[in-house]
Order: sequence, then structure tokens, then C-alpha cells
Amino acid sequence: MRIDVLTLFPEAFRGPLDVSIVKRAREDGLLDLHIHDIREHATDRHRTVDDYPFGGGQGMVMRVDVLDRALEHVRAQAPERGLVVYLTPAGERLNDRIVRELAAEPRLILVCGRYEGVDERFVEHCVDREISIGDYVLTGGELPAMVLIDAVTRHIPGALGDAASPEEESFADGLLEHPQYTRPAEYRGWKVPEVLLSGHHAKIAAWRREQRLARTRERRPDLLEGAEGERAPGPGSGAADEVDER
Ligand SMILES: Nc1nonc1C(=O)NC1CCNCC1
Repeated sequence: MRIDVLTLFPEAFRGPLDVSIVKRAREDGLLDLHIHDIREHATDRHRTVDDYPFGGGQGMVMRVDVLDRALEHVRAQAPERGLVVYLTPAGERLNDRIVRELAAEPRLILVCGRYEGVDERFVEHCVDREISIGDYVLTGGELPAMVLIDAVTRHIPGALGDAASPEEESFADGLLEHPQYTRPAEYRGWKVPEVLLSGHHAKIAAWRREQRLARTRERRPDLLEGAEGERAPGPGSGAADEVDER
């Protein structure tokens, strides 16, 4: 899978995508990631990428001509057209279903906004999908892009290693994750649920499923109904994932 990112701050992407699962997916050739500086496509000597909004108002708007040139330049760098995703609070709220849909694409081109946003003509004529990572305002679309890259990468076959699959992860069947415990078995009088020490795998699986259902009912009843509940809880797996973190 190829992912291209259009941003005014390529340096923002150094670090989070150079460790763990995403790093390994890149090293293994599962993810082909390219970060591009929008400012390289500005044409004036000040390398201007934004301007004042027509109609007045606060802040600046990213120019449609600069964004369009940047997109066409990047698009030409690979044979697949690429699905253009603009990160914005006005987009569809990212969830497991959307992550899976995006992970099925051969190529994504992520556009990171800054300032008050981008000229609407770019959205109308060049963007395929607008995605939000939540109802709050960030300084730029770079962190949302990294969240999306991380979540999508976990669905690339082989990215989680041989021991685990995204099918067994939280939200995979519409439920929240069960509580996790590890050694020491007792600490300051805080004990691990006996069932988890029993070695009885069927009872452990049943306990974990009940915990997932109870947590979801208590904390996220919305996941059990309506759009979020579209992946109705299937037969519980709940097996812990052994994912190599390195
Ligand atoms: N929440 C968000 N999910 O995706 N993008 C989000 C966001 O806050 N973007 C900023 C909005 C203000 N302008 C700079 C970008």
C-alpha cells in the first residue's frame, strides 16, 4: 500500500511513523510512505501558500492553485490514482469501518490543512473523502494524518506479525477491549481475577467476552446500536493479541 501526505510541515512526521508497527511495515515493504511539502508548489518568491478569505473573516485560507499543483505533482509519482483524503473536523468521524475501507485502497493521498482550512474549490473538485478524527480543533491536519496512517497500517496483511490479526482487536466486532493483566499476580493487595489464573481457556474466553459486553454497555452504548453498531458483536474471540512491538 502506498500513502502520500501533502503537508506544510514534513518535519512533523519524523518520529511517530519511524517506530514500532509502522516502522516495521515500511521496512518490510508493506507500506510505501511519502511525505511531500506543499510549499514547494508555491510560485511566488515568498513561496505563498495561503491568502485572506474572500468575504472577510479571521485567519487565512490555503490556496486552491497551490494545493492542486501539489496534488497533481504527487499523483504523477505512482501509477495508481490514489484516493484523496482531506483531514478536517467537518469530515466523517473516523471509525473502524472507515479505517477498513481506507486500508483496502491501493493508494491514499492525505491532505493536511492548516490555518482556517483550504479553499472549498479544492475540496469540491480534488478531494474524494473528508475525514475527522474527532470533534475538537487541532492546529493542523498532521496529527490526524498520523492517526489515520497508524490505524490503516494495522490492517495491511502481515503488518501485525504472524501472531495477531486486526480481526481480534477492539472494535473488530463492535465491542471495547476487555481488561488486561500481567505479572505480578498480586501487588499492594491488588489481585488479578482468579479466572485468568485458572488455565481454563473456555472460562477465560467467556469472562473476557462478558467484560467486553459490560464495558461497551457502560461506556459506549452507542456502539451497540445505530451506525456504530453495524458490526454487531459476533462470536467472541477476545484472544489477547501477541503483537511484536519493536
Ligand atoms: N479534528 C480534526 N480531525 O481532522 N482534522 C482535524 C482538525 O482539527 N484540523 C484542523 C482544523 C483547524 N485548521 C487546522 C486543521
